[in-house]
Amino acid sequence: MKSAVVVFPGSNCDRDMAEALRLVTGEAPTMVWHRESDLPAGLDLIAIPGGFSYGDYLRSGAMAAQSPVMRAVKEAADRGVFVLGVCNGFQVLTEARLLPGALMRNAGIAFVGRDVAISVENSQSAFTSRYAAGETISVPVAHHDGNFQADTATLDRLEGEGRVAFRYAADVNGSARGIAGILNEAGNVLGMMPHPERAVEPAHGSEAGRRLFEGLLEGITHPA
Ligand SMILES: NC(=O)CC[C@H](N)C(=O)O
Repeated sequence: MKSAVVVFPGSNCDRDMAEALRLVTGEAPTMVWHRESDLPAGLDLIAIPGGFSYGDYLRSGAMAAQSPVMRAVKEAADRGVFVLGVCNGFQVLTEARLLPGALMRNAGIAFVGRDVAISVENSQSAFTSRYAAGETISVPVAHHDGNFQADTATLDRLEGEGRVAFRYAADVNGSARGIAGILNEAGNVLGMMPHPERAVEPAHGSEAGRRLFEGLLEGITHPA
């Protein structure tokens, strides 16, 4: 599987993401600096990692969404390339309008950093095919702007189209309907606040995130 990890000034989970991809796919991803306007040819997956791009100034992800590389990411997504945005990556994808809604300040104002239980709401996507629908998994979160909000029509549409991929088992940050991760209409773009790349080996305490990368690898090698 050919993958790339986009790096912004302030990204701090880019290495974790690269390591998870290398571990699961056996191939190291290409690290792509955000000022590039082109991505490597033939990519299967683009990962937008967590962190504090541009120091979270203005709004989390708002400045990164304007980086030259994001135009290439959008073009690739339109062609069906898989795009995974985790935490700050999810914030960047909403700011770039590849995903609907917005990630607001956590309802409790404080930064939340701990393992949380999330349920897999849709196991039909390539990202979630290795999970059972309704399964609860443990994955860490680390954010202050994880409070997913959208208007009622958008939330209803996300639910109705099976685009809520993950939901918090108990409230973590005030997110509307407990939404922890969503898919785009075509199902090839996933944004999620919990960090699957931090749950891929025994030392992490949970290996639940590993199956997300395994599902992608399988989906790419054996497309449905
Ligand atoms: N770990 C992260 O990606 C942090 C995301 C974001 N900057 C926040 O704190 O909300």
